[in-house]
Amino acid sequence: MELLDLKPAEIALFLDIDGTLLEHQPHPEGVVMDDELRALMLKADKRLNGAVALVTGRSIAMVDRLFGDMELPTAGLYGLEHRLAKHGPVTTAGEPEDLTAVADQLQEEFHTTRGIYFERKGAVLAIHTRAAPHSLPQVKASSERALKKLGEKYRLLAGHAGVEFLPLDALKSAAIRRFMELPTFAGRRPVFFGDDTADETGFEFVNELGGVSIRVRPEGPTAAQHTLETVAAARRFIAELLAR
Ligand SMILES: O=P(O)(O)OC[C@H]1O[C@H](O[C@H]2O[C@H](CO)[C@@H](O)[C@H](O)[C@H]2O)[C@H](O)[C@@H](O)[C@@H]1O
Repeated sequence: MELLDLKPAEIALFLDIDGTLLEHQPHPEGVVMDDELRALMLKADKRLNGAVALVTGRSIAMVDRLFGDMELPTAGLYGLEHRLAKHGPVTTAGEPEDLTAVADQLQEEFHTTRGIYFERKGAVLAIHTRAAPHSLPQVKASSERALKKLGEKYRLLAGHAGVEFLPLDALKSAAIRRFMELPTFAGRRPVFFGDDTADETGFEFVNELGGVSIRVRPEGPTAAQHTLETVAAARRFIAELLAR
């Protein structure tokens, strides 16, 4: 694979978290860091001279609960939140009033349905049904109705394990672009590992920049140039890249 021709000094590495670095769990808070991943992230930071960033739908507060004191450069909430430098300040994106109203209403509607989890993470709302798959069609239908109350400002990202309400400017492509303009990342080739629909704009953007895009366990068409079947394979690949 072309990726193996790149040396660490040439790479800017962008990493999705859930489904890419960590296996999915029934509940978002059930995901835990392990020694292998911790060592891999520290090595990436060192070998790439800081040109590694997490690009995730999670809030940065949640990322920091997972990754502890690493505090790597991170784009949270699909780029609405960011920490541009390791241990640097975090810009957050709070929950606007109209989204609060929609979240309250949907939470009320589903409060007796077991297994549905509302992740209110600020400017993005996730409703998880991984532990209640039978509820997904109803959650989708109600969310589509609720979306109309938010006017044109939001879109609904529907997956096989829930839905997310996203402001239109919440895009992984924009998040990666912001990092690529910084001296630590600029001039390197972006390499982006992701695993789901929300990562597709990121793949398209790194492709435009002549970078390398890798999707883990694709379930349909993808703009990614390469695919890998498992989280373990993604970790191995990153490790190989850093070992050169
Ligand atoms: O961009 P990512 O880093 O992939 O984050 C996407 C979402 O990941 C989390 O939810 C997903 O993972 C959970 C843990 O495995 C799983 O329970 C859930 O069904 C998945 O949707 C996270 O909770 C979300 O906030 C992220 O947007």
